[in-house]
Formats: sequence, C-alpha cells, structure tokens
Amino acid sequence: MQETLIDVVAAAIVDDLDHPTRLLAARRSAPAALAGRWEFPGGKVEPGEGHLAALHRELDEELGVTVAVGDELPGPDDGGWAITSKHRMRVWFARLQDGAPEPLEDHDELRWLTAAELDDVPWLDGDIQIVEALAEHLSPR
Ligand SMILES: Nc1nc2c([nH]c(=O)n2[C@H]2C[C@H](O)[C@@H](COP(=O)(O)OP(=O)(O)OP(=O)(O)O)O2)c(=O)[nH]1
Repeated sequence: MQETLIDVVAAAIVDDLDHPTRLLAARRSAPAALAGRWEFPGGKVEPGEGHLAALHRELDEELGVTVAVGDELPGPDDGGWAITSKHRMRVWFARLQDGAPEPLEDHDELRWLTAAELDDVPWLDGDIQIVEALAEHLSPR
C-alpha cells in the first residue's frame, strides 16, 4: 500500500529572479543523520496550511527573512521532487526582501554558491537532482 507522502516546501533563494547567478545553500545542524549536509531552506507543510504560507513561515523561522517568491522549479514527481521515500518537496525561486539571512534554526552555516560552486558542498541525496536542474538556471557571473 502506498502511504501518503509528506509535503515539504523549500526555496531556491537567488540573488536576482530575472538573472540569477548565486544560490543560497544551508547546512543542516540536525538531526544527526542529516547534519553537515546542505539543502534548500524550507520544511514540512503543517496541516491546513497552504504551500506558500508554509514557505514564508519556514524562511522566517529558519533564516529570519522575508522573500519575494518567483516561479516554481517543477519536478518530475507530480510537479514536485521525491527527495526521500517519505517526502515530496516543491521548490520555488525566491529573492530576499527583508532581513539578512542567518542560520537561526536547523542550520549552522549559509553559503552563496555560483553555478561553478554548486558541487562544492555535500547536498542531501534527494537534492542532487534538484541542484542539477537548478544549475541550468544560474548564469555564469
Ligand atoms: N527543508 C528541506 N528538507 C529537505 C531537503 N532535502 C531533503 O531531503 N529534505 C528532507 C529532510 C527532512 O527529512 C524533510 C524535511 O524536514 P524538515 O526537518 O526540513 O522539516 P521541518 O523544518 O518542518 O522539521 P520538523 O520541525 O517538523 O522536524 O525533507 C531540502 O532541500 N530542504
């Protein structure tokens, strides 16, 4: 029997929505099994919550920022990305609107990566396919 997948939302925060050249990656600090791996800031959608409302809430909690949300980066799994056997993640481009991002919760380091630097960090396994798709959207500087 197929169990329902848990909905996760995340942001590909870029320096510019029209001409992105850098992506903000976040290093997880917890849980232990995921600590040290890099990901897109975001998290689980709460019951009754809209996807974009969840995205704004997670970015406020995790990074202390508000963002302007751009296009979605559609994936092959019902429009999202099967990041684990239990989670499906939807990803939107976003740019910072208010606040300077800090690793307030769940992360211990943030890094802006150019297209050439995307492979410099150990992404979570499920994110590798997303990073590959994203690389095509980042322009060389
Ligand atoms: N946020 C996020 N989670 C990801 C990514 N890639 C990936 O495999 N995951 C996994 C890790 C977790 O198993 C799950 C999302 O959980 P989370 O821990 O970020 O969600 P949350 O902030 O709502 O966490 P919690 O307080 O409910 O534990 O998806 C990613 O790029 N961003």
